[in-house]
Amino acid sequence: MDVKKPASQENLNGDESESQISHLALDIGGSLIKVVYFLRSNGSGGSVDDSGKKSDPVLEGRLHFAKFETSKINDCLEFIRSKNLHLAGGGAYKFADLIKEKLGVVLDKEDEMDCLVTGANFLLKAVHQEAFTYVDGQKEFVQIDQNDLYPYLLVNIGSGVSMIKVDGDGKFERISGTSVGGGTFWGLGRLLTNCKSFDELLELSHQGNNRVIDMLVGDIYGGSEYSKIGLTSTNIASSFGKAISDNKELKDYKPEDVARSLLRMISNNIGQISYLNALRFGLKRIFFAGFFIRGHAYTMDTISVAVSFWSKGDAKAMFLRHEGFLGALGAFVSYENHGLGGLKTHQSVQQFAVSKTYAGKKICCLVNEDLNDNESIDFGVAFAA
Ligand SMILES: Nc1ncnc2c1ncn2[C@@H]1O[C@H](COP(=O)(O)OP(=O)(O)O)[C@@H](O)[C@H]1O
Ligand SMILES: CC(C)(COP(=O)(O)O)[C@@H](O)C(=O)NCCC(=O)O
Repeated sequence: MDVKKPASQENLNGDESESQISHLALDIGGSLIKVVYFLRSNGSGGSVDDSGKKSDPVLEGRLHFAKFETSKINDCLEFIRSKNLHLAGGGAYKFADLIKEKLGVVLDKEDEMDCLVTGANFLLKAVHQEAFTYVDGQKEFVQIDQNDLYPYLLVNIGSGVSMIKVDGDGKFERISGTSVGGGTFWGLGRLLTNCKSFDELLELSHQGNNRVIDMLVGDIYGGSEYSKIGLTSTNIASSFGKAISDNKELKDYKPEDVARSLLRMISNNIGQISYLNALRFGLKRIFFAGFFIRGHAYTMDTISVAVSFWSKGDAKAMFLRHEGFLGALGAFVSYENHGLGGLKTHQSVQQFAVSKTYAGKKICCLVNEDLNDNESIDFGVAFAA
């Protein structure tokens, strides 16, 4: 099982007897299965206001997140069964038969693109400090003005890449995509470096030097830049280009250098295509999501530099803290039958740090600033039941 134990799971273990499982959503992707589930806190579900009048019931609790490799779906199902999550509901489709056989539940299907957009809008509107830029190694949170969010470009880098122009809640168009995405990095990287896990490949790329394999502008022009066309000597002229002339075999290159070149090539390419699509539709904001990013500094840096380079500094890449869970969250939020209608503010949720209106409903989030590796989202939600 690839999933790291999220902090929220630690809570779960500790509080299980005090919590009740209310809702579950799954996003079964080409590479990873994402699981979002909501645990009600003990005693939530009804309340009495100051005047002693019974107010609308409120579900208070915590959203928990976990992910598993899709190839290890049985681990995921075992996790769901062990936590009794299957008694709660659904929101994904693939492997429906297997899930029915193993857990005895029938899933409801939600559209993937719908869910991605719903998840992104939810995070951008309801969660404090969700989006950030990454420039020169510095993460800077972006204040999102809910009244000035649209239009934006959502680039979801999963196994493949989808580029979606978002114009509002439920208003979007998938304007482009590329098959050169996270699956390409992991698949090619595995073949070229013999890494056994994605994290190992990412870690390798961290230590490598892409200049050993990439052909730089300076390599072509005797160390000089080509300023007339805007290229410095250190710009990559051709990814992996040095490998054609080095007379070397794969084994002669360090796996870390190969991993670095690969990560750079793919991130750069996605950054470039994204900006060109944003330009095509006059979109000023580009949000990058998907588990390819993994909050990895070098990946974010490369995408940021690509966007900045191609836009001549006009546009900035933005990243989402909860990058890989958009689809699952969207399924969770949009699932019609789970009774999230009429979210209201409630005295007992005044402890929550952020209280926002999402889709006309009040939602209160307590964001744990101490996110560990983006493996879990740890915030409390108050729903009117
Ligand atoms: N533990 C992991 N195992 C496999 N791939 C991972 C892992 N962590 C991050 N990734 C990257 O994330 C990509 C999948 O991202 P994700 O947003 O979950 O898309 P999908 O819905 O296609 O599974 C993989 O192709 C890989 O590049
Ligand atoms: C088919 C997909 C939407 C599936 O989503 P994923 O599981 O990769 O997150 C995605 O892989 C994609 O957009 N691929 C690029 C296809 C293309 O536009 O060429």
